[in-house]
Amino acid sequence: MASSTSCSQADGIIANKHELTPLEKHVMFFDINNDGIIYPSETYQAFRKMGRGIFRSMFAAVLIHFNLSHKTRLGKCPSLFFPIVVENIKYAIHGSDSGAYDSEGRFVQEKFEEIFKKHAKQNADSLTYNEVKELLKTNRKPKDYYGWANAFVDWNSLYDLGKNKNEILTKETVKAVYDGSLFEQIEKEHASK
Ligand code: HEM
Ligand SMILES: [Ca+2]
Repeated sequence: MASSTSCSQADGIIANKHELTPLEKHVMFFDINNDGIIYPSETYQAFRKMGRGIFRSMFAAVLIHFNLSHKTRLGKCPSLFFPIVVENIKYAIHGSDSGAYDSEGRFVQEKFEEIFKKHAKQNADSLTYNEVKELLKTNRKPKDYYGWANAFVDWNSLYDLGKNKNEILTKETVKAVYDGSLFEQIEKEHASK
């Protein structure tokens, strides 16, 4: 017997919800109207607020929603509106990552420290682009091509958005991506220009 909710459009709204996990905070910047569901138009707007161009923002929205929407819809039919359900974002965690989010989307301090212990060779508190590439290579699980591609996008986007004027990624910046505060900082910096 078909479940009456199997194709429902009524996705979870974050109401009466536990405190947001760091991974949920990471994505909430993109939920412009704060209703717990991120639509591609919201991701587009969020990228624009951070100063990205029209084409890049559209490309990012299409890529992210095409890739992640179905993973957060838990048994519901894929939706042509490509919504991402924030409270299910932990199901979008992929392999070949740093492990600094655990499977529930909580922040794992030791794994975060490991990134810098292993890869920050030039300076203990920052990463150069070559060190980011090294990190990606080291984190690769054999044949996990989906994970490799996703980790590549995560870290290259972070480097692109977060690098400072000396073209390096500071530990503070990387920390700030894990709770999403980096996106607000970048928005403010962009607005003040
Ligand atoms: C410019 C925007 C973004 C940047 C720079 C960024 C960057 C990152 C970084 C660096 C990680 C950590 C990966 C690791 O620990 O190896 C991450 C994880 C993640 N991000 Fe983003 N992200 C962005 C936007 C988004 C958006 C819009 C979504 C979805 C709505 C999203 C969903 C995720 C998920 C599900 C993870 C967990 C992946 C994992 O650790 O396996 N991100 N992101
Ligand atoms: Ca929304």
